[in-house]
Amino acid sequence: MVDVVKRGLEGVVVSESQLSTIDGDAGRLSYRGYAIEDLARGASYEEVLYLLWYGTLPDQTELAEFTEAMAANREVDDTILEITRALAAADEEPMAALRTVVSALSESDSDADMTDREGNLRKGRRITAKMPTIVAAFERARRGDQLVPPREDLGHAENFLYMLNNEVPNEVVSETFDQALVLHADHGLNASTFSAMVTASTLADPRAALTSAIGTLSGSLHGGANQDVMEMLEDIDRSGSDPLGWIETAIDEGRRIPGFGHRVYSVTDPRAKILSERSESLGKAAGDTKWYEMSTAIEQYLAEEKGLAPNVDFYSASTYYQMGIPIDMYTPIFAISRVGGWIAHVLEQYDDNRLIRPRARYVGPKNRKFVPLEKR
Ligand SMILES: CC(=O)SCCNC(=O)CCNC(=O)[C@H](O)C(C)(C)COP(=O)(O)OP(=O)(O)OC[C@H]1O[C@@H](n2cnc3c(N)ncnc32)[C@H](O)[C@@H]1OP(=O)(O)O
Ligand SMILES: O=C([O-])CC(=O)C(=O)O
Repeated sequence: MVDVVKRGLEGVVVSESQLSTIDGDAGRLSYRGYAIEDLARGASYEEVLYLLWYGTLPDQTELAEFTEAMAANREVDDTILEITRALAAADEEPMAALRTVVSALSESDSDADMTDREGNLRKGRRITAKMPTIVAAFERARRGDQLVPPREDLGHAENFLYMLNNEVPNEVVSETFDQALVLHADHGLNASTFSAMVTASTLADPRAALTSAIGTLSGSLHGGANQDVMEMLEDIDRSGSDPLGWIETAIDEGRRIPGFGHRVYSVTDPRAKILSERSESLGKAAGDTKWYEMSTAIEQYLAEEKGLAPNVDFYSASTYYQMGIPIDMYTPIFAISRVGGWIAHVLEQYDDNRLIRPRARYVGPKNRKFVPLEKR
């Protein structure tokens, strides 16, 4: 019998999940049955975390308790700050720094029993609360600015921007950022989530699973694409060339356009539609819609000429840029949102675990005669 190879595991169903559903042909996404558009419009990131981790939307008391517990866990200890500073001083890549620091969190974290769901949820909550602190501290340290400790009275999104800029953001900026966190929180068995599941399936600790996931998210075919998108837009702008001519040349040279194409969506990613509106309104508010206009022109061209549609990374780029966020922070920001989904999937994996272990079809040489070293 010939083994059929499913390259990239396309279309392979490896587990059941109650977390998110994607209809790639209709361009629809929902978390636990709630449409992403409704969640983006009406729910905070904390509500979405609660939904993903506990299965229902919280009532007001549940949300208040949950938010308080998250906020109380934002601080990181001095050892973690020292590691973060050292990585910033060594000019480490932001995603590599985040991966290293999250891995180092195990030093100071308890709840060692992995079969304990409640313990794992507490651990997940602590890591999710601390990741924005780490990302903001890294950025400030490399700029040579004093670190800004977290504030417990601010929401998750608002507090991150406060720690990054030492200034409480205005309502529009903090709502836009919160919405971006909601939009990135989960997305089926994307590559980083799957790598977290593979790690968890060996019964490794959740932190090990998250470290795998951060590494996987960093690549340019996955979360790393949001940084690539903005670098491309800047490059086009700097070159003074016609954006469509630039794109045409890139396609003719066989290059991939970051922020376009998707394994599951054949149409526009619903998250890109929402972020495109955010990008447009930030541009209008600032009286400069250059980035939005360049983006929509590219979107239209690639749809007409190549049948390619934008994914979530395309419009998050100009949205973050107009919020003044440094370009290489975009993928760490993706991580501080997606950690919620990673944890939810890791918990599902532990709840019904079986080691994930596919096979490869062997196509190398067979039955070779061994020749001892002295005769080779
Ligand atoms: C959060 C996220 O992870 S969203 C994805 C972020 N990544 C990117 O934006 C990077 C750019 N996009 C891509 O490289 C791809 O679309 C991926 C990696 C997202 C999906 O890859 P796959 O599902 O393996 O699709 P595959 O690579 O087979 O592409 C199918 C066809 O579309 C073309 N294509 C897909 N995406 C692009 C793109 N961005 N630019 C140009 N052509 C593209 C491919 O060349 C291929 O054409 P071919 O069959 O003539 O060779
Ligand atoms: O689902 C995927 O393959 C990639 C993606 O859009 C995400 O992780 O948000």
